[in-house]
Order: sequence, then structure tokens, then C-alpha cells
Amino acid sequence: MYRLMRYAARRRPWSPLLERTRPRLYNIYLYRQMGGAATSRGISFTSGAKILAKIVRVPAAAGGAVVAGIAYVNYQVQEAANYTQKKIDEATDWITGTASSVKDGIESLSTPEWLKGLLGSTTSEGQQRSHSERDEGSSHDTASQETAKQKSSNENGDGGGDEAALTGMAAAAATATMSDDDAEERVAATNAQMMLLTRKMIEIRNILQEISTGGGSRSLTRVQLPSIVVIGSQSSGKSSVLEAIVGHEFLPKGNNMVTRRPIELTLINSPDAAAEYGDFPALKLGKITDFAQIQRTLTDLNLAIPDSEAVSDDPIRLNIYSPHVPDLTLIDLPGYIQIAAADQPETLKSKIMALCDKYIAAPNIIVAISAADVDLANSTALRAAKRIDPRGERTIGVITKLDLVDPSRAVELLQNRSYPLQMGYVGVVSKVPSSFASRTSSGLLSRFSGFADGGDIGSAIAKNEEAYFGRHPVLTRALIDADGTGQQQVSLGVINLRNKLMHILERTMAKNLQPACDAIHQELEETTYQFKVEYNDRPLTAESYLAQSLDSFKLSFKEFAGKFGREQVRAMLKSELDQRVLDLLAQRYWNRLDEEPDLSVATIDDTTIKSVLRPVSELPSAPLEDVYWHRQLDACVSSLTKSGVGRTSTTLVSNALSGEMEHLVNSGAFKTHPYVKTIVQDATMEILNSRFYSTADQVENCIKPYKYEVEVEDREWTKSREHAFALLKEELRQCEAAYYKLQRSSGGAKKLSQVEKFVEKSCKGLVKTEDANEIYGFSQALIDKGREGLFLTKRADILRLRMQALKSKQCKSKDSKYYCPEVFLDVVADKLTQTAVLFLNVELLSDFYYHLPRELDTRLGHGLGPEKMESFAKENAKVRRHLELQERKQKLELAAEKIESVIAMQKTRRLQSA
Ligand SMILES: Nc1nc2c(ncn2[C@@H]2O[C@H](COP(=O)(O)OP(=O)(O)OP(=O)(O)O)[C@@H](O)[C@H]2O)c(=O)[nH]1
Repeated sequence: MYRLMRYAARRRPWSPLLERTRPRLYNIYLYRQMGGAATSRGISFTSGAKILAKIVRVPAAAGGAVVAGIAYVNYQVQEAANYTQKKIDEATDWITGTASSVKDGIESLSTPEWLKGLLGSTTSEGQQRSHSERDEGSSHDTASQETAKQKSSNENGDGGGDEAALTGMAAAAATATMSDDDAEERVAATNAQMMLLTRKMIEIRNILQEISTGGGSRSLTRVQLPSIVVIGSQSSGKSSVLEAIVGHEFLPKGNNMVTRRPIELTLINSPDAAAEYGDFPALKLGKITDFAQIQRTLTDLNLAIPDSEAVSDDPIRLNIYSPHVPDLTLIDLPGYIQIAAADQPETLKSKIMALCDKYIAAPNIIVAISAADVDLANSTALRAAKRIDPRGERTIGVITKLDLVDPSRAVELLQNRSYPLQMGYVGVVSKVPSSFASRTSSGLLSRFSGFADGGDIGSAIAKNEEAYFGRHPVLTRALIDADGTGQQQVSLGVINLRNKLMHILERTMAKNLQPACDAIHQELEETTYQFKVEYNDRPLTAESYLAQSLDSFKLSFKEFAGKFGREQVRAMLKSELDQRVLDLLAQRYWNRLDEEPDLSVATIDDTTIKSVLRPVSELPSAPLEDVYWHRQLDACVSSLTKSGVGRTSTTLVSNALSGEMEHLVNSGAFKTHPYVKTIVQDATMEILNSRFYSTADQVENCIKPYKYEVEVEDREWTKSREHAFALLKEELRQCEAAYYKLQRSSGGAKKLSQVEKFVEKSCKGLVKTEDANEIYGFSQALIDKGREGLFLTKRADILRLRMQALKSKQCKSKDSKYYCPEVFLDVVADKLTQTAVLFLNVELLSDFYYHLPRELDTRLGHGLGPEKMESFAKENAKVRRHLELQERKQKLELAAEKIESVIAMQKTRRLQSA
């Protein structure tokens, strides 16, 4: 049919048939044929409060309060007559709880590493200690380090390890006498216990957070382990306080409301960490030791929220690992505003309020920041806290910028009686001192590296506070009788604040421990049951799923390779060359120019054609020595052998292989995995492309001899004679089918016959073409169909004629090749095919079958990292569900194990206290 189209296209537009692209359809047909195809807090936590106060408030008061404590004792001596015995008792209590412990704490070097750094740099008393004290201290240092080491090794082990270590610590503490050394050991052990408990609880909270993020859970919604949430108006000093606690400047700064999303900050005390660093778990950026980089990332993440929205409740999670931070979870929120700016949404004020309200809900601990230079009655943070926590049970009031108001005014503020808080108020001067900035004049980055005495901005601020509170002893009045009843605690300094937060977090988390444990167990039971029922406890990993999928793909690939071999390539290539032979026959033999209608669009000069082409009807009777027919056949053979068989055959096989690979990835194990599909397709193309040119060249070289001479054997002739006949028969069938279709589209056989006669007459000049419509009622479209009909009729006649010739005696012998060009050209096409297939099989097919599975093993087996492997596995909805349920069960088991170990620690502490 193809040659019908080509012929017609040469003579005139032939659009309906031209749309039929035979080779493509035929190939598709061939491929398919081949099958291509944390109860209330336990005694230990409350009764241990005094011990803890000694331990933790020590450093709490250590910074600024050491001076304040000494000043307070002097003040007591001077004003003693004015106080009742009751007051003195209260004061003594307070001293026991703060000032004495301040001293103990300062002298005690059994404090955690993160506190020692600060205390060392903030306590001038400490600096003036005698060498012997230092020596004593250094031995305590060692004790502390051992404790820290023990803690660290516990953390590396499992929950049972923690418990055993802590039981050991508790036992050591239980057998201790009350000598100073023993007391210090006890302090160290308790400190380590508290740090470890807090950390464990933070870990549990994080695990539960991940589980809740992964999907709704009825039992887990009841589990609430608290975080510390920092709220305050814009520029009230929230960031400065947080940075003082962390010891680094890392939060976004700027006038254009740069805190737009909640920043969930988890501080992880890491005594053994070689360097302080942060990481954003959700971003998978790895360890970031440059805090300026952390600040830039936070700024970018915040500013990604457009001005038109201004705030978002999507939190940014940041973990900071350092030996100088306590285990804490802190959440920084956008600052409250009074009025939205022109480019901000009008609803911004209420949006921020709603976001903060969401975060300060129970059981979270509220750190309400208010600047001393703003009337506390106007403190949005305190008003919001009062609204959500009216009894002031979960709120710590932080008054910043104490240095900006007169000390007597600061005292009034710290004694805020309008909103009494059970956890009290803390006054701070959290601005980074200018001396610090000037000593690190090279800017932000240099601050991060710390200066001279190893201080960070935390120690610089603490030193500055110590000096300020030392200059203003009147502030200590606030420490004694904050609310006139001795009930409300007031402390000074960032260090106090930091310890208080740590203490409160541990206490609040402990209260929630047992209910959390119960809920985790309930959820674990449900999940375990579900996993058993749905997946029969069958473990699955992304890796094993990938391996299975790859195996299954390789199996389909092997099946395909078994079906698509040398024979199939031969059939495909022969079919292609058959079409070329038919095209050549149509061009050089199947013309009857003497009877041909005058088709209007001629692309070559008719005279030339007439002088070159002779009707094929003359062929059987042409003299044997007729050069015309010799030249015609030689030209056809030359065209066929020089038609680029190397490139054509290589392209055919490459297309067949890449098409089949596409079919396999779209229908097999990888059908729901777009990323892996691309990998398979890329590997396929790379292998095929790398062999394309060499294969094509090899084939071309090997068929070269046929360009000069083709020798035919009798059996080859016989076989080709049969094949040529079958080929013409199929061509005739297609021709007749096309004619039948044309009849139906022209209004029937009769109508088409009338139009054909008109076209014939018009060619002979018997009728005028312009009369077609007016006189005969034939539209131009009908005339075109008439021409096409005539062409098909004559082509069918020629084909019948040639079939007869092939059957005749004349075509029986190979000696009659010039009379039977169809047979001789088939012999040539067959020889070209056989030779090409030999090389295609070795150079392309076998090579591809060997290399593709190995290439996939490399790219998929070892080439995919764990993350890509997981995302690959989760592309399959069923596998995703299986993996997620399994992960949920594993996380719950881990949470249950951790929470049980924390509860066991609690029990050990109770026994120890008893
Ligand atoms: N004098 C003095 N200035 C302070 C103190 N604390 C913070 N500042 C300054 O107050 C300004 C605002 O402090 P930030 O910590 O950025 O306040 P913020 O609440 O985080 O501000 P936004 O993030 O914009 O809401 C900065 O210039 C600080 O240096 C302080 O105790 N004393």
C-alpha cells in the first residue's frame, strides 16, 4: 500500500492514504505478536525539689544573684530589726533555696558542663577562689565528667542501660554520708538524672509528634508532653532571651516581621559533641556548625511566607546540639503587633493572636516576655497568658530590658501583683553587651566562634547582668518578697531563667508521664493487632520491596528476551526490506503510462517519464537482451543494497528494544514508580546508544559485497518466488480493500464508476473538466475520488498480471531474473537480512540482554540511597501503607520502651528519697 501512496503523492495530493504509515503499524503489530510485549509528679520530683533547687537554682542564682544574694545578706543585717521572726524564717528558707545554694553551686564544680562554662565566666567569686579550692573543684570536675560520661553512654544504650546506670547512681547516692564530697556527688547524680529524664521525655515527645504527623490516632491525642512557648510583643526581646539561653545568635532579625512561622527549637545537651551544631530534621541539610548559616536558613524559611499572608502555623523544626545547652524544647512565635502595616493583611493581629493561643494551650509552659520600658498593664503577652492560664499555673513572666528603667521601677515590675504567677517572674538584661560586639568587631560570624575566655553571647550576657545587678543591689528586694507574701518567686538573670525552665519542663513532663505511658501502650496494642491482621506480622523494608520489584522486572525481561531473538529480528528486518522492494517495483515497473489519466499535479516532467519508463505489460515478451529491463533491475538492486541497511536495521532493533522496555516498565513491577521507570529507560537508551554506530557500521561493512554482485542458488530462487507471490497477493488485497472503502465513501460502486469514466474521458480530452460540476454534478472531492479509484483499479490489474507472471514457467528459473524482478529483489532482500541479523544479534541484542540487568543492579540496587529507596517504595500505595503501619508500630515500641525506662528511673528516685 505504501508504494500506492508514494506513487500518488508524486502525482497529486493523496492525503487520505498518506495518513497510513505502514512501517510503524506493521512494527507494532509484530511486537505484540511476539508477546511483547511524660499522675502527678512523684515524691522524687516534688520532694526532690529542694535538692533540685539546691542543684539547679545554684546555677540559677549563680550568675547575677550571687552578688544579689550577698547584697541581700548585708541588707538583712541592716534591716533585721524591721522583720519579724517569721520573715527571717522565710528569708532563711529562701537563702537555703537560693543564696546558700548559690554559694554551694558556685563552689560545686559538680555541675553539668553547660552550666560550668557560664558559672566560670560569670562568678568573680569563683575566679578569686584559692588554688586549693580549685584543686578540690577539679576533682569534682572529674566526678562531673564521669557522670556526664555515664549519662552519655547510657544514652547510647537502650532504656535498660539508662535505668541500670541511674540505679547505680542512686545506689551510690543512697550509701552516701552527708559529707561535702558525698553531697556533691549526690548533687551531680541528681543533676545527671534530671537532665537524662528531661532528655528522654523530649525524645518521647518527638517520637509521638512524628507518629501524630503520620496520621490520626485516638489514644495519642490524649498524650500531651509539654513544650516551652515564648510569646511577646514585637521587639520585646524574645529572640535576645532565646539566644542568651542557647549562647548563639541564630534567630532571624530585621524590621520586616521576620518571624512568620513557629520555630520549634529542641536543645540537646551533648557533652561529647566535638562542635556545637544545629540541624533542620525536615530539610535533611545535615549538621550545620555555622550558626550564621542557621540564621540565614531560618530567615529564608520565614520570608518564604508571602507578605500577603504574613504568618503561617506551619512550624520550622530546629535541633541544636551543644555541651553548653540544657535539654529543653522551646517554641519561638511571631511577636504580637498592635496594628498591621499597610502591606500586611488587616487580619494579621488576630492571626498572630490565634497562632499564639494555639501554642500556649495546656499543657505547654508559657514564657510571657514583656519589656520593662513598656507598661506591664499593656503587655500583650501577659494579657494573653492571663486569658489562657487565668490561675497563672503554667506561666513564667520574663521582664526584659531591666537596664532601661530605674531599678526601683524594675523592682515594682518584678513584684507585679496584678497577675501573680506560681512560677514567678524573672528579670533579665538580655541585650548583647556592646563590649562583646566591639571585641568581636569583625561582625556576626566572629561572635559565633566565641572569644578570649571561651565565652559565647550567653556568658557575655550573664557577665553583663552580674555587673548590672551588682551595681543595683536594690533589685534584690524583689528577690525576697516579691508579692509581699513570700509566695511569688522572683529571680534575676538569664541563667536563672534557663535553669528554671529546665526544672519546670522536667516537672511538668513528669506529671504527664503515666497517662502518656498508658496511651502509648493502648495505641501500641491497637497497632500491633492491626499489623497482625492486615499483614500477618510480615516485615517489609523499602530495600526488600525494591529487590522484589527488580527481580520481577528482570523475570519479565528474561521472558521477553526469550521471545525476541534472532528469528524475530530477521522477520522484522525482512518485512522492512519487503516494503522497500515493493516501493522500488512500484517506481520502476508498475506504470502503464500509455493509459494513465492526466493527473494534474506532476512533480517530474511527463516527457522524461515516458521516455524512461515502459509499461510492465511489455516485460514478459521483451527480448532477453533488452537493456532497458536490465537497467531497471540493476537500478533496483543498487537502490536496495545502498539504502543504508546498516542504519535501518540497527534503528529497527533499537526501537523495538526501547519500545519493549517502555512496555515492560509500564505494565510490570515498576508501573507505579515513575522515578525508576526513568532509570530503566535511561539505562536502556544509554546501552543502545553506546552500541548504535558500531553496530550500524559493522552491518554496513558486511553487506558491502552485495552492492557489487548477488549470486543466487536455485533453492533461494524457489523460496523467494513463493515469497514474492505472497507479497503481491497481500498488496493486491490491500489495494482491493482500499478500492472498496473508496466506493462506500463515494456513494456506491455505480457512482464511483461514473466518476471514473468522466475522469478517463477528461484525460482523453473528450469532456471538459470545468463541466464536471455544472453538467455532471461531480464535486471536486468526487473527481479526486474518481482519480484515486482509477489508479487503484489499474494498480490491481498490474498486480494480477505480475502474479500471473510469477506463476508462469518464465519465472521458474533463476536465469529469468530480468523477467521476474520481484523474485530477484526478494532474494537480495533476504541475503541482506540474513547477513545483517548475524551482526545485530551479536553486537546489539545479546549485548543488551547481558548488560541491562547488570546496569539496573548497579543503578537500583546500590545506586539508590536509603531516602530514594523509601520514597520509591512509598510510591506504591499498598506498600506505603504496610511500611507506615510497621514504622508506626516500631516508633510506638520505642516510645513505650523509653517511657517505661523513665518511669523506672522515677521509681528508683522515689526509693532513694524514701
Ligand atoms: N537595653 C536592652 N535592650 C534589649 C534587651 N533585650 C533586647 N534588647 C534589644 O531590643 C531589640 C529587640 O530585641 P529582640 O530580641 O530582637 O526582640 P524580639 O521580641 O525578638 O523582636 P521581634 O522578633 O521583632 O518580635 C534589640 O535591639 C535588642 O538588642 C535588654 O535587656 N536591654
